[in-house]
Amino acid sequence: MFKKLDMPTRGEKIEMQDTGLHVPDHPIIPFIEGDGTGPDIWRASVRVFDAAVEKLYGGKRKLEWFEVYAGEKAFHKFGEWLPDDTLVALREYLVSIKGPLTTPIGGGIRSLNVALRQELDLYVCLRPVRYFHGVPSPVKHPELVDMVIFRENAEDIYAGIEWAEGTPEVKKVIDFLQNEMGVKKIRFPETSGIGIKPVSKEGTERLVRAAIQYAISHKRKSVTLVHKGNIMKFTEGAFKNWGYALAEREFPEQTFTWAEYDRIKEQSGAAEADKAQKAAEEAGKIIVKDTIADIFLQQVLTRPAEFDVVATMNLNGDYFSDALAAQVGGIGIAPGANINYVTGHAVFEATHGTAPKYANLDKVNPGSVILSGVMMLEHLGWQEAADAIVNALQKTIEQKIVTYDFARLMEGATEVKTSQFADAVIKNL
Ligand SMILES: NC(=O)C1=CN([C@@H]2O[C@H](COP(=O)(O)OP(=O)(O)OC[C@H]3O[C@@H](n4cnc5c(N)ncnc54)[C@H](OP(=O)(O)O)[C@@H]3O)[C@@H](O)[C@H]2O)C=CC1
Ligand SMILES: O=C(O)CCC(=O)C(=O)O
Ligand SMILES: [Mg+2]
Repeated sequence: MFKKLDMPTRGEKIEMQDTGLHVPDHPIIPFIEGDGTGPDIWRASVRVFDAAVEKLYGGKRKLEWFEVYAGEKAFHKFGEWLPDDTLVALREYLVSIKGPLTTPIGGGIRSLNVALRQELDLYVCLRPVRYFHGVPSPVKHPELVDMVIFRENAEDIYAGIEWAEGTPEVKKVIDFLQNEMGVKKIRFPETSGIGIKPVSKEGTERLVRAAIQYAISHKRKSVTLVHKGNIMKFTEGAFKNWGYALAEREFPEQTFTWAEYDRIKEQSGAAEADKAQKAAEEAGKIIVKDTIADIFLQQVLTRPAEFDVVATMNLNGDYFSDALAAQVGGIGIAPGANINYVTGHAVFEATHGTAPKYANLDKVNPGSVILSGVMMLEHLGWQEAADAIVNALQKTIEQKIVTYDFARLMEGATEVKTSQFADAVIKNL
C-alpha cells in the first residue's frame, strides 16, 4: 500500500459503515507532528491522550499511533512536502491528527494544510470556541462565549485559483474579463494580480446541513449564516440564500428561519412575525439567521450570548476563528477538526500555526492540540477519556499552572513549559 512507509504493526483500521464509524478498541491513528512548535506540542499532547485512555480503559482500549509525514520533516526525509504515502494513510485509516504546517507568504509552495483538506474533501472546518474558567481574557464576560464555527473548507478563495501580476496568464485573464465579459472596473489592469472566488450551491448546502445537524444533535439554539453578501452578491449573498433554502427544505420541522420571519412580516406585520419566532423558540426549534461579517465581528464582542453555531465561508471562518479564540484566552486554547461527514474522514488540528519564533523552546501552549485530541476522542465515541482530559485541563488552569501565553496575563501564575503543562494535566486526570 505504501511506497516508502512501513505498514503499522499494531492496531486495526477504523471503518465507515452504514451505521456510522466503526471504531475498534485499538484504532490506528496517523499523526503528523507539524513544523515549528509542532514537535514540542505533539510530544506533550500525545502523552496526555495516552494517559487518559490508559486511565479510563486500563489497556482495553489504546490509540495505536502511526507517524506519517508532511511539511519540513517530509521534505528532509523524502524530498517531498506532501508524500503520496501520507495521503494514502489519511484516506485508509479515516481519522488522524496533525500539527501545524508552514506556508510561505507571497510565493513558494501552496498551503499543505489546505491541500490536505482539499485532497480528502474535508468540507467542514469545525472550531468550537468556549471559555475555561480562570483563563485570562481581554473581555469582561468571556463565559458568555460559547460558539461553534462551521467554516466551509473546500472552496472560496482558498481554492488557490490566482494569477500573479505581470505574468502572461494574468494578462490573458484580464483581457478576457475586459474584452469578452465587459468588465470595466479593474482599476489598474496593467499591474493587477487576479484571484477567483468560487462558492457553490453544493458546497454551501453540505456545510449548512452539517451545521444544522450539529445544532440539532447538540441542542443548540441558533445557526447564524455569516457572509458579506451585500458586496459579494453571487458568492457570499448566494451562500445566505442557499443556506436559508436548505434549512426550510430539509429541516422544516426543526428550524425557523429569518427568511420565514421576513415573509410573515411582509404579509402580516412585525408583531405576527415576532409571535411566530417566539413560538418556534418555545418549541425548541433552531433559529436560522444571518448577519453581515463586519457587524458580526462587533456583535460577538458586544452581544456574544446571541451567537451559537456559526456557518460561514472559508476566508471568513479563518478570520473569525482566530478573533473568537482571542475572546476566550487566545490561540493557545483553540482546537479544531476538518471533517467529511459522508466519508468519515477527519483530520484534527489546532487553529493556530507553527509559531516559528518559539520552535524547540518547549514553551508554547499545547492546549489547542490537546483539545483537538479531545474532539477526536469524542468523534471516536470515547467520551469518558475526552471528558477526563477536559476536567484535568480545567483543573490545571484553576491551579494557575499555565504556559507563557496565559502566565503573562495572570497574577500569581506558575509559568511552566509545554512538557510541564502536559505533566500537570496528566497528574490531574
Ligand atoms: N493549520 C495550520 O497548520 C496553520 C498554519 N499556519 C502557518 O503557520 C505559520 C505561522 O503563522 P502565524 O501567522 O505566525 O500564526 P501562528 O498561529 O503560528 O502564531 C501567531 C502567534 O500566535 C501565538 N501562538 C500561536 N500558537 C500558540 C500556542 N500554541 N501557544 C501560545 N501562543 C501561540 C503566538 O503569539 P505571541 O507572539 O503573542 O506569543 C504566535 O506568535 C505560517 O506559515 C502560517 O501559514 C497558520 C495557521 C494555521
Ligand atoms: O494553511 C495555512 O498556512 C494557514 C491556514 C489557516 O490559517 C487556517 O486554516 O486557519
Ligand atoms: Mg487561520
